[in-house]
Amino acid sequence: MSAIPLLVLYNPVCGDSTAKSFFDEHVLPLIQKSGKVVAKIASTEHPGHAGKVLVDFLEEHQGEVAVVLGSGDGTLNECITTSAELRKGTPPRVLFTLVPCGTANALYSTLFPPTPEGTLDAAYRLQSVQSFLTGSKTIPMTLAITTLSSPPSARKRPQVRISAVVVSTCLHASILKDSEALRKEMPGIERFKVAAEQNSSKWYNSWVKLLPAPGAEVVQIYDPATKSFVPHPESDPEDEDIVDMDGPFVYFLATVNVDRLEPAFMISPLMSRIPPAEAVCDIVIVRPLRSPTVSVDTPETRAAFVPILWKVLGAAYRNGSHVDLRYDANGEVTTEGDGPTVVEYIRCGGWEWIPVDEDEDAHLVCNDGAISVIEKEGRAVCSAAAPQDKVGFMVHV
Ligand SMILES: Nc1ncnc2c1ncn2[C@@H]1O[C@H](COP(=O)(O)OP(=O)(O)OP(=O)(O)O)[C@@H](O)[C@H]1O
Repeated sequence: MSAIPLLVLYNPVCGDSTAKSFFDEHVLPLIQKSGKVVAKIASTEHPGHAGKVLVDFLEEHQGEVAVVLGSGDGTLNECITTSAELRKGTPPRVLFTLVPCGTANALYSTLFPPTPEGTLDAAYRLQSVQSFLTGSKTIPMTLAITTLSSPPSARKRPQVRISAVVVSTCLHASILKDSEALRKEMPGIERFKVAAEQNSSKWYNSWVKLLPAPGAEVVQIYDPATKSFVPHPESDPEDEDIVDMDGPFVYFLATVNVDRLEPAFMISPLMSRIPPAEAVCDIVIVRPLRSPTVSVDTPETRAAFVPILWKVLGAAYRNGSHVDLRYDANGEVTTEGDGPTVVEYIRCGGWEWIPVDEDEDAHLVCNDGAISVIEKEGRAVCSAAAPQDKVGFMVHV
């Protein structure tokens, strides 16, 4: 069998801009020592370039290709999106080896949870490369396909966005939008915290539909009492299996493939604790009106809810423990008792987000860090796409 054509590609400006030196000092010497032949080495020159390099490489070498990619999740997304879009007729099969060089590296840090030596340690960062060189396992990636539709009267084609990590609205989308503006002065993950503070008292108005995954037949919700997924009480496989939800929301974030968005920010921990048997989105939802002491949306109730939101996000940083938080009768957050859960943790096959027209902030959608705006009277529809046998995107683990 002939070797799979190998592309080595890195983004020199992602994260702390050390991808080139890490490749020169560690990745390329390891590959050379292994005897693997590199067909092409490329450094990205501008946003969007990674996808173009990969598509050209796919055109040159028909069939399966291998890519050693030094980047964060954004450049990985560009590779997937551009090659999936440009090769619609014949979807490619790409075997990725990931070298975490970005700011957050959500997919890498899920596949290779951080070690006590830290995420900057060379051995930690070379695990996917080692798997590639020794011919170890690959796993398929689930993709979240989001369709952004205009109102029917606009007669415009929907826009499609592909995600391999996260699709979000509400706080996370607002944070990503604002944190981009802070990238220059704060290259590290602290810019996400600053942007979070700027947006912490916003509530978002939207209607939501949750759709079951085909195998599960119902929308599932996490039950902290049994530490398992149970059928959502409003999802009936015999009758109406779609769950309708209304707002206001403060948090609405769906992930595929990952249990965290940064090495320590484990926002969807059940993705790894209770691995799904099929392509699913895990959705983390916070709706303030679930609190027994919040019944109206006013500037005062919004301000009073900020500490609760911080408790949820703080608990996500502590091993994803936010999924077990409940309200007591006084609206205090606790891990005891049987009060309503603060977070609704959903597992499903897809969802719709239909923002209320007047609520501009509810129109933002984030796909793996890229922000889109839903048109007035439009909606976002997202579904988890199952990896197929002979095509699709795989990762060496
Ligand atoms: N040569 C370049 N100059 C400027 N921008 C680039 C260049 N090459 C790639 N980019 C852009 O850099 C952006 C950031 O890359 P990426 O998302 O991989 O890293 P990150 O944001 O640091 O990490 P993460 O996504 O894990 O938080 C991408 O949006 C990509 O389009």
